[in-house]
Amino acid sequence: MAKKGKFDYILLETTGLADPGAVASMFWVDAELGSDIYLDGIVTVIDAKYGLQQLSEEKAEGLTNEAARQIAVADLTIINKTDLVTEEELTQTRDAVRSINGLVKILETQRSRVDLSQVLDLHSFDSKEGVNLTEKLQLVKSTRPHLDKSILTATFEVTGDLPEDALNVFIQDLLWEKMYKNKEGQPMTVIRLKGIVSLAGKEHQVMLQGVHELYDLNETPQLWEENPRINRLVFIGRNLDKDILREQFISAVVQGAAEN
Ligand SMILES: Nc1nc2c(ncn2[C@@H]2O[C@H](COP(=O)(O)OP(=O)(O)OP(=O)(O)O)[C@@H](O)[C@H]2O)c(=O)[nH]1
Repeated sequence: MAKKGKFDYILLETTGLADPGAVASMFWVDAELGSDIYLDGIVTVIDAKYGLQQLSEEKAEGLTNEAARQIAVADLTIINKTDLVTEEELTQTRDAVRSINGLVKILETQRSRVDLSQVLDLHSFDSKEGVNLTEKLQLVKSTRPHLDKSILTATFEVTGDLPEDALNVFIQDLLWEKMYKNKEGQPMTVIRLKGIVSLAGKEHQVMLQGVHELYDLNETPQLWEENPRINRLVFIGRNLDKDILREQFISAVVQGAAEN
């Protein structure tokens, strides 16, 4: 690593039971540090034959199914061994993946054969993704719990400018303090967070990224064209209630609390 330019790309394979979020956060460094290494994206491979079974395994109270967690944190999922299942089984697996992570790209393969361009240079964490992300976020829908009953995707749009300080406090209360609770009184736990937000006084769109308790706000090259500006946020995690989250966001962060 000391020798600059020696590696084109590093693929790190974790053990089957790892929480990739923890490993990924180690490589998620500030772009301004000019590090030779940056985090490109998180890929989760799902076994088409056994994936559903793994996702259905009940865990002890308070524990999250690790397969569901690995899907929640992923930017790309590859459903492999599609030759071993029927079209119907494949659809069930695809639906289960989508119900957990409404943002993730899904590839389907045999013998894990993929075009490398679909797996490398994902730019999932940098502001180069800014333009695409806006389009992607517009398409994401909130999901209903499926197999692992607790992990799902919650998304909302809210118009208005956000004071940066208030946004930081909201995110920290959510990610660090676990202050927001669902109707059952369980704390909302965010595994992955993405958004495009309008910070007060900024001409450019700002990208919000989060993995577990780490998050980052980065100005993208993209100027705001929409008027009024629309903040789009996607949260993937446990015990999320979209309506409560949206209400809390509006009252804590949105200037003048202009609702959509
Ligand atoms: N039929 C079929 N077999 C496959 C496919 N991909 C891999 N295999 C076979 O499945 C067997 C186990 O491979 P994998 O599940 O990839 O093994 P692994 O990644 O080491 O398993 P982990 O312990 O989960 O890391 C090997 O014999 C592979 O040749 C596929 O698409 N179709």
